[in-house]
Order: sequence, then C-alpha cells, then structure tokens
Amino acid sequence: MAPVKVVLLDIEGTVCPISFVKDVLFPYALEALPDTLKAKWDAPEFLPYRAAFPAEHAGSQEALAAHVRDLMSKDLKISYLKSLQGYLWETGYRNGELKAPLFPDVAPQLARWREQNGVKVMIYSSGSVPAQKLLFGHTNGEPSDILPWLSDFFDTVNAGPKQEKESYEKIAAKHQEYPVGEWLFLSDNVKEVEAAKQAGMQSYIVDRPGNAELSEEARKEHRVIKSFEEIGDL
Ligand SMILES: CSCCC(=O)C(=O)COP(=O)(O)O
Ligand SMILES: [Mg+2]
Repeated sequence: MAPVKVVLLDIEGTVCPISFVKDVLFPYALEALPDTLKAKWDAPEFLPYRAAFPAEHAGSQEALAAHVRDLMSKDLKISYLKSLQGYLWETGYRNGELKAPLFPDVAPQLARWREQNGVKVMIYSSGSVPAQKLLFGHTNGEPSDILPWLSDFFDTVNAGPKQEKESYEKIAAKHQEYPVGEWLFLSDNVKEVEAAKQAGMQSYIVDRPGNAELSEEARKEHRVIKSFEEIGDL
C-alpha cells in the first residue's frame, strides 16, 4: 500500500451521525421552507436555486414546496435539492441553532493527520459544497470552526455521483501532485467505497452508531473501522 497523503471524507454516517441529518437538518429545512419561499421567491440571491428546479415543479411556491417535501421524504440526493437545503440551513448555522455534532475521534484525528503527518484532508459529500462549509464551520467542538483544516470540497455538482468511479478519478485529477493510490476515502456507504477503489484509491467503510447494518460480504471484502483512531498515524 502506498503511504496516504490525502484523506477524502464522506460526511453523513462518517464524521457525524445520520440522525443529525435526518432528525435535525431535514426538519429545520422543511420548517424554514414556506417562509423562505414567501420572503425570497423573487430575490436575486434566490433565483439560481429556483431556476435549478425542473420547470414543472418551479411554477409556484406551493408546487416547489410540495416537490421538496416529496424528494426529502425519499432522501433523494439530487443536486438542486441539496443546494436548496444548504441555503435553508444557513440562518440556523449562523444564529447558533445548528451545530454539527462530529464524532469525538474526528477533529483530534484530523488535527493529528494534518499537523503531525502532513496529510491533506478533503471532503466529498452529497451535501452541496456551501452546506459542507457551513457544517465544518459550525461544529460542536473546540474550535467550532475547523474549515481552515480542510483543503478542498467536492459534491455531486463539481465531481459527479458518489457511486461512480469516474467521480473519484475526477477528484484525484484535480490534485495531480498526489497519485490516486495515495488517497484514502472513508465512507459509510459500501457502493461509494467500491467506486473509490475501482478508481485506484484506498478506501475503508466507516461503521458508526446508527448506520445501516453492513452485510457479511461487505465486511469480508473491505476494511471496516468504527473510529478514525483505528487508522492511527499515516
Ligand atoms: C453537508 S450537508 C448535510 C448532509 C447531507 O445533506 C448529505 O446528503 C450527506 O450525504 P453524504 O454523502 O455525506 O453521506
Ligand atoms: Mg455518508
């Protein structure tokens, strides 16, 4: 195995609990939706979010809200929905109502990999890049803002779908100073781990409390970790 020079991290189910997204972030977005649509429908800052929706769902505030509720009830990771969610969460993060509960091993291990091992840490999530930056800028730790520790951010807009190997090839190609074999991708999602490996990255499954049960096959096929501490120094 080549030495790891870049750690690429998934978010939900890897650095924070799935329940934070499902039980805190999603309800916050749904609650904020009607008033935001009313207040911002024709605002220049909101037009790109609205314009990204398919025309048949963007004709009225009611139609757009119904479509958002439908997509969110199915937890669909569609780029225009994920962008709108980031916009809806912004007020909550900025006024202190939302704070991302990172698993306790995450921030100390990121600090260690960066400062002692000289490793770059980057993010690849279905959540939009602005939503990723809000989350890492407002964590429940000390310091709360760990954005300066992160070197780059990827989502389904700038990299592509997380279950396709081409997305990982595109990410690695942006940072050609690090050969693809020197990247380590960590995710709760087996299909994402398989896609990263097909692209030539090293990749482990992260098995956190509240994650979906892993199959025996996945456990045989891939390294499974419960905490970043198990990786140790890189
Ligand atoms: C960073 S936005 C909050 C998480 C989110 O909406 C999401 O879809 C996370 O998906 P992931 O690819 O990080 O599992
Ligand atoms: Mg995930």
